[in-house]
Amino acid sequence: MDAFRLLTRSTKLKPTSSASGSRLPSTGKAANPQLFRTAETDKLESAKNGKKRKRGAAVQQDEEEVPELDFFSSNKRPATSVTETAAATEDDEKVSAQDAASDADDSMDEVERRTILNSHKIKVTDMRDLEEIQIQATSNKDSKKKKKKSKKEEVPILSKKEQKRARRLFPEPLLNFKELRSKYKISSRLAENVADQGFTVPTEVQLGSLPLLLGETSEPDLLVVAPTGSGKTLSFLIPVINKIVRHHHSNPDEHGILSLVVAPTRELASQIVNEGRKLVAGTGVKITLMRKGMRVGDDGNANVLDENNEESSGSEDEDAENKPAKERANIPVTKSDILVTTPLMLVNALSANRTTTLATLPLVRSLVMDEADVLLDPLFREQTLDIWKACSHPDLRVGLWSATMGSNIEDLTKSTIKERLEDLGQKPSEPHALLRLVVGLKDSAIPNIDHKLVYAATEQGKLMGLRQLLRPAAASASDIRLRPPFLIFTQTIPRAIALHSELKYDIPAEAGGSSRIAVLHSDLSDGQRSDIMRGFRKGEIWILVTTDLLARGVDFRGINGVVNYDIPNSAAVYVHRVGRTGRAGREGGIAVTYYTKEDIPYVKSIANIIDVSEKLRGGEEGDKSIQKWLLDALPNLSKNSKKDMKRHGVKARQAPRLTDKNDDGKGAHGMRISTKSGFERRMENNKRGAIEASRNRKAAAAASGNVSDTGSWAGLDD
Ligand SMILES: Nc1ncnc2c1ncn2[C@@H]1O[C@H](COP(=O)(O)OP(=O)(O)OP(=O)(O)O)[C@@H](O)[C@H]1O
Repeated sequence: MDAFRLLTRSTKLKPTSSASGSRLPSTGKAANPQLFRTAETDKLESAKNGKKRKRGAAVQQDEEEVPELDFFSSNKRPATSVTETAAATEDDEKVSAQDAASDADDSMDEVERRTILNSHKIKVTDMRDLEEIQIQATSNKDSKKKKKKSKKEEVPILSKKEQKRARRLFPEPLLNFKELRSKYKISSRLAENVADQGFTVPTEVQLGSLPLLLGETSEPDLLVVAPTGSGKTLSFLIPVINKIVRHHHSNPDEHGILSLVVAPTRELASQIVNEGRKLVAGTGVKITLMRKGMRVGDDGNANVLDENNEESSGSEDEDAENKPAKERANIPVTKSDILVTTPLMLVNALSANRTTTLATLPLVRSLVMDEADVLLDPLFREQTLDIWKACSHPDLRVGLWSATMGSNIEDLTKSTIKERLEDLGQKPSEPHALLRLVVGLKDSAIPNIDHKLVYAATEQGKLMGLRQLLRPAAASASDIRLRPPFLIFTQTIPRAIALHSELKYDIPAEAGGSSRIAVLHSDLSDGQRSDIMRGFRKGEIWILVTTDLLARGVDFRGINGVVNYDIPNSAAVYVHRVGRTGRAGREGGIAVTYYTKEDIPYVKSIANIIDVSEKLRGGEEGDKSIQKWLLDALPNLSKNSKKDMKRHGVKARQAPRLTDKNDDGKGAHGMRISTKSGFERRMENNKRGAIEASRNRKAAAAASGNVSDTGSWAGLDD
């Protein structure tokens, strides 16, 4: 059923140049998920790939006698037993010498590496103190020359330009997913699972980060800033899982949480677990979502809970939360290799709801912070740092991932890495670097979506604008064609609820009526939240009104757009909200942002983001949606006002205080979301439904099967 067709039936729409005629995110995946590339590198990469394929063909012949090396065969053989998993691990050890030699020949020279990395806009920087880098570089040189020099040798003083150059790295990029196995020797079962996802080309962040995390040099701590929807989840999960497979092989008796993935919301954590489950199948690695009442810390005498049966262990854990401390001590500790959690849930578990000092997680070797900038923002900072410090293994490696990252986060990361080691009083078994990988322009929105910044003057103006988007009633109504499914963001929970109840009768009964639109926010129960997420993914819900709860990380692959009903609190939030569309290189997504008179002081940072994103996209000056005069005219915001806006949003739209007895939950006077009373609209809606139904009956009698099916939308692919 084409939702837009139904909603705009009997409306003559003027043709537009926008997405209506072209491909939409909901119509399927993009042929190439990469956002930045040039014809020159395409040639270079395919030449390299071609060379590999030829060599690969020769290897293939030998492989007929060694079938276990046919990692990417589509006839996947499920490893069901522990012995089979162990056998798969052993197979991983048997990578032929010929294969290795072939890869050595294929390594690129620095010019090729530079060309490929630059054209994909990938920049890798060593973040350590310059002195540390220089000492390492000198000692590397010395060991090459086999000369002995005193350690205290003076390091040269460099100009700023030279310092930048000294920090810049050009590691080998990953050209295709097959290299994960042939070159980086990842577990064969993991390689199969990656292949089964059907991805053909690595995205920029995968191309840049996987070799760094899987390569032969010591695994670095890594800060990654890469666009929304660019596949960061796969980039951090593959190395984490591979490291655990290796660990199981070398330390078969050590059981416990080896990796932690921290994410700011339950929705994102649960999505990461789902992605992880596809990758760990048959590898012997277990990935679990943290639940209330789970025991995870090291308090000396813990049993181990086998979580093979997620469902049953889930209910046990729910019960466990309510048990007294004595009984809780007998609850077995979770047996999982990878634990995915929100910060608060883990901190509560490690401190028995803050009644004891924080327990440690002594086995954790990898700590991944997804949406790291928000995890280290004041809201979550204390909890995140507590978790970081609870990971007491000296060989811990951290990965911080996000589409936006302020320089304060980089500084905090550097100082925490140092402090943690000082507190531990131990050194890692081998020295390693702290690297930063940036894809594209730091803190910018993806270039493959259309941004519409719309002045609506007043709150009523926004509501009218949104209704026209939903059901354009006249040819001149709007030049924006936004097809469901889409998300609508508001500033607060009461406003999301109010907007939802305002819009719920706007969907005609024959299109499913109010069941097509839902509201999701953190005041709902976990069960309600999961049901709504499922309904939206399945295509039963077309429009989801929400708060910034869904602004980050959540991957509804094919949504066609995002509406910022209320302007976001910061430029970073804008980047994340609009990044819910246009994922994995999909074209045709639209981001509509309404602003009113009250918002004018806050719009410039958003206009700047749009301007940069359009520049990244290229194209004619005339195609730009943000004209220079507008940018010049919009006022700049002071640092303090920016801070204030980030914390509270537009003041007039703040959630009412409990003491405010006169407030009806729809916001301050003048900012309320309403045009007519709900009763009035319900009556109107019933009448309209009756008229349309009768018209339809007449039309159906005259001619049958006249609704075209082209461009139909059957839910989001999961
Ligand atoms: N190489 C690839 N080719 C095609 N699709 C891919 C590839 N890698 C990942 N994807 C898909 O891209 C989508 C976005 O991935 P993911 O959620 O990891 O993005 P992200 O970078 O974490 O985004 P965000 O910053 O919004 O959290 C997912 O649906 C994922 O399956």
